[in-house]
Amino acid sequence: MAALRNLAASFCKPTSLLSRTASVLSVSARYNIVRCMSTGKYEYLLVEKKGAKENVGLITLNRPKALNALCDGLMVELADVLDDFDKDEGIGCLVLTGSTRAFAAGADIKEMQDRTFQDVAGKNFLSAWSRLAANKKPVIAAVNGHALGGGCEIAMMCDIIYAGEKAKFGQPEILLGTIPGAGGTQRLPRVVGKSLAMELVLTGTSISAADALNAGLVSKVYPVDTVVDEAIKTAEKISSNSKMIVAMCKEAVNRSYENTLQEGLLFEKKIFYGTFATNDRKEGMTAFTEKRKANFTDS
Ligand SMILES: C=CC(=O)SCCNC(=O)CCNC(=O)[C@H](O)C(C)(C)COP(=O)(O)OP(=O)(O)OC[C@H]1O[C@@H](n2cnc3c(N)ncnc32)[C@H](O)[C@@H]1OP(=O)(O)O
Repeated sequence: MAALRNLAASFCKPTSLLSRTASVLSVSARYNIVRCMSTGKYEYLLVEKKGAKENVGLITLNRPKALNALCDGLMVELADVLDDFDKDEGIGCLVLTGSTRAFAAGADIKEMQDRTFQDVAGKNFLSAWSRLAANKKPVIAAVNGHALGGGCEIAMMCDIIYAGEKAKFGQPEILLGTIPGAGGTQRLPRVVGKSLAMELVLTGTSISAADALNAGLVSKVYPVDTVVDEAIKTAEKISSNSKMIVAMCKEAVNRSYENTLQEGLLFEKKIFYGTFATNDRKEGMTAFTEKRKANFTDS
């Protein structure tokens, strides 16, 4: 029982926060990124709390002149905000969005233009990018406009993708003489299948929101001006559940990408058993039998 309690508790802890922060700080130092951390203001992001209970963290990429190109400074800020929301016990789910014109037009080509192999490999370029995929709390991408290259990749790092009707998804790196570096050749085929992924990465063309829905890359398509609100509504639903159980459930689904079916089923069963070491599992089932709403305490 103690082991199960420890397992359950581990889903609530902001594990490896120190190592993530250290990695992000070292990236900041290497690329001379300066940001005034004490003001809480961001150069490339807008950060708000949304929902009737203010339990949804909304992160808006805000680099409009460059179509939200993902420069080092932006990615470091994003990692910082994710850390902050991770520690905020009032927040249960995040929404990541951009502008109507662009979710993000990819990694910053102008910033990368003069970098050498030694620069990118030696200084571990893209190290801050893995922070989003490792987030414990679920993240919904609300995508309008261009989601290209790294923009498509950070959307795929999120747990759910909602798209506006005019969204475009693609991996055009091949047109720049390079290849995707943050999941375009790895996550994309797992989601849309090898044939479509291969076509996208080898031709550099993009697909519409409707085609992305058809291929399974996005879960819903909405009119352009409602997609963020719809994502917030879903995030509120997720936030109303136990944060501990939500984290366990997210981890179980993510394991399905890494494991064989048998290993995944075993992992799922252990996590399911682990929920029985929590107060929230007891409360959820008790509330059902007492015909009332569950009052989860994230314990
Ligand atoms: C290795 C990983 C990667 O992610 S590589 C990057 C992959 N992404 C791309 O190749 C997309 C590059 N962008 C475009 O193809 C176009 O900008 C567009 C199709 C997304 C939009 O075209 P449109 O004609 O509507 O706008 P502009 O091209 O004039 O762009 C406006 C403004 O934004 C700058 N910009 C756009 N994308 C990037 C980027 N990825 N990195 C840096 N800057 C970008 C563009 O240069 C314009 O700025 P300006 O000051 O006017 O030059």
